[in-house]
Amino acid sequence: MTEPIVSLDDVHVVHTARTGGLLRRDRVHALTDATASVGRGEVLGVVGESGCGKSTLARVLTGLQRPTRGTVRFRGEDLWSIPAQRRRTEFGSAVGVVFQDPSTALNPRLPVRRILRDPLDVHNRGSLRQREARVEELLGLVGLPDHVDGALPAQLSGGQRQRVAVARALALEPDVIVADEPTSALDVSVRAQVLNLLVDLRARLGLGLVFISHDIQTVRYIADRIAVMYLGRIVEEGPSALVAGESRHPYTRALFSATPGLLEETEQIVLEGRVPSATHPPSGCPFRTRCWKATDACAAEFPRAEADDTHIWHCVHPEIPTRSTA
Ligand SMILES: Nc1ncnc2c1ncn2[C@@H]1O[C@H](COP(=O)(O)OP(=O)(O)OP(=O)(O)O)[C@@H](O)[C@H]1O
Repeated sequence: MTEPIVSLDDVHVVHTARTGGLLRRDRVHALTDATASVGRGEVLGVVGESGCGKSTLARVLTGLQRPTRGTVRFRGEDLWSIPAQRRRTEFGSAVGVVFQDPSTALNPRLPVRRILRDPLDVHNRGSLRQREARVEELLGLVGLPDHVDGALPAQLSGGQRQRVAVARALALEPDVIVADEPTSALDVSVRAQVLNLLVDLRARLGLGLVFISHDIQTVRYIADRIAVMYLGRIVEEGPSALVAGESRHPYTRALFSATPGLLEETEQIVLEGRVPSATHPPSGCPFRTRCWKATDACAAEFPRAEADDTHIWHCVHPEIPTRSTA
């Protein structure tokens, strides 16, 4: 494993939300006890159903969300103890972000050239001429022709807009990019192109990548390690081949059971019901209310971590791996 660029130690994010009436405020447990890390050249995939805390994890990893509790480390230093100016310059250039929808993430009034120059201007990188040369270089890196530099985002296709968003994330030569559902707002026909671009950039630039997606197949294809989230918790994490092919948490097994050719038993596990509310999460294991293996023991406390060398899971009744074809 490489030296982590960003890591989370037992991070919690609790929101206060008005859920019923003007005066009633509830605590929403968006992220609980999250521990994860990413270094250069590594791809960490994050999967889980809607509302499981994937975007919150992305916001914490990119410094957009300060945790309620726990520590975010940037090259080993406590991110939120670093003076704001240094945090903006050093962390801000080391970690880039790509959001789901490029139509809302890019300023609609600025031409591509200004969108790409903006981070260089803000961070005072080089002379104007050098910044303009960098814009050209960035367009080349993401496979866009030079002449799009004068276009407004609305004049580009969805795939081109997302390439601009990737180029902007690359502007300051980051070590890591956090991509939150970077292909799900795109036409199916261009998803693979944007995905291949990210894979290619990772290989060419040695980037670390946090790739968040609902698309289990894609995550399995792209990630070295996978973190599986359920109701704000990372319930299993480890090398992709083990998490996908020798899942230990029943939730992980259910998610990957829909992936053809992965498990010996091809029977798909259909999860009943929905993810419970993050305002009132179940006691103990949050998955127990939908788990076919749940017993009273699961309600007592969140299961301790079980692990082998590189693979970690939280379950009282883990799956026994049979055979992996991953
Ligand atoms: N600002 C906020 N205020 C209150 N609750 C929030 C806020 N942001 C997120 N939440 C809640 O935190 C939980 C986790 O949300 P998050 O967006 O991180 O999940 P997600 O896995 O990314 O979902 P999706 O796949 O739908 O984007 C959800 O219950 C969500 O409603």
